[in-house]
Amino acid sequence: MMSRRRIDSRSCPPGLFGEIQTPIRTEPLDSLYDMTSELGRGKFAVVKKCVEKATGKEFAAKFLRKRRRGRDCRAEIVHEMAVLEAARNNSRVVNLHAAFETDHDIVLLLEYAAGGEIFDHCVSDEPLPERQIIRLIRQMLEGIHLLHQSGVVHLDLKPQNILLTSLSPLGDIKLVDFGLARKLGTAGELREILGTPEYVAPEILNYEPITTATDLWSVGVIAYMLVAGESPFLGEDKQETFLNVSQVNVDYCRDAFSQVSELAVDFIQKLLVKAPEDRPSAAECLSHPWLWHLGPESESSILRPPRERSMGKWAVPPEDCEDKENFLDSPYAKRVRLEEAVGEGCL
Ligand SMILES: Nc1ncnc2c1ncn2[C@@H]1O[C@H](COP(=O)(O)OP(=O)(O)OP(=O)(O)O)[C@@H](O)[C@H]1O
Repeated sequence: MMSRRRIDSRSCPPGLFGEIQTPIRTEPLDSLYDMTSELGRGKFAVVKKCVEKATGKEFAAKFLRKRRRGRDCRAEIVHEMAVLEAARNNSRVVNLHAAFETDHDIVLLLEYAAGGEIFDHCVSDEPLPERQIIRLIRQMLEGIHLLHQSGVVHLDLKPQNILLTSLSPLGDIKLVDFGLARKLGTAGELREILGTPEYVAPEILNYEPITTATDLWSVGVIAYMLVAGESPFLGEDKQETFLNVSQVNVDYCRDAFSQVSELAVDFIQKLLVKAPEDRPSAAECLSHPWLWHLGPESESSILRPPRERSMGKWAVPPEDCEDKENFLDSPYAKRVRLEEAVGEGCL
């Protein structure tokens, strides 16, 4: 038996996708999959590794609670599924294999990323070699560029949501967790964009419109963490962290920066700027000289390397210049309700 697949547009908040193709199946999950270890958990979800009995294939089963704080959150879950479906051809995004419904949860059967989170490489005593950092950042940007081109902003990019297909050898990245993702150009008020304080962009703190540039801020934070092994804005408490973000208080003098090309600092500095409109797009980032100065490694790229590259100049492919127009152009509020987020203890 399959459940209703179209969510009534009145129950679908603005900015969310309301239609999915993947059937939500109701047969017992454990008749088809063996659950093994827990891979991770968030506020309203648990992710478990599982094996499909029929094929022996491994998957990650994400159990999303249908009711949260007494509210039916089915529309949000359907939205997360729809974003994954929209990104089906984006090989940097985890694939949605199937979906099931239990009494309390909707369970997404996702492609299993066996290499864990890149977070582990951000806090490790042994930082990744620069060549690997560059390869991972390029892949992240490729994935984000394709998402933005398809009209989606992720809005929750952090090292915990960037997974690896394998650990040794270090595999390719897979973007996960599209719970906060939104479509671009949506009318209406975005009330529930939350984030993790250390990764949140200044425009979110300032109630300014959300754009594709918000994801590029996160790329800057992640690049900093991969190079420096520390979070750039993390303070003693939430307030200090927010202050560091809003003042863009970043220390580029850490020892780790002397171990990598000076181009790395240039790249990160171009992203960690307060005004979203002054940040480069994902396509523009992909032509930054830092990402190419050690050689193209084109076999790991799904996009063409930039046509023009030079060390002293940051070339921009002209066909991608319209990226910056991709604003969430709500005619009215489209502000992030930070008080709500803080009030609910989500930030
Ligand atoms: N496809 C996957 N393969 C392997 N591990 C996964 C996969 N999806 C998620 N995980 C693990 O589970 C964790 C939580 O997943 P996810 O971020 O999707 O859940 P969430 O509840 O939405 O999280 P949050 O509350 O932080 O937004 C991830 O950080 C990751 O460690």
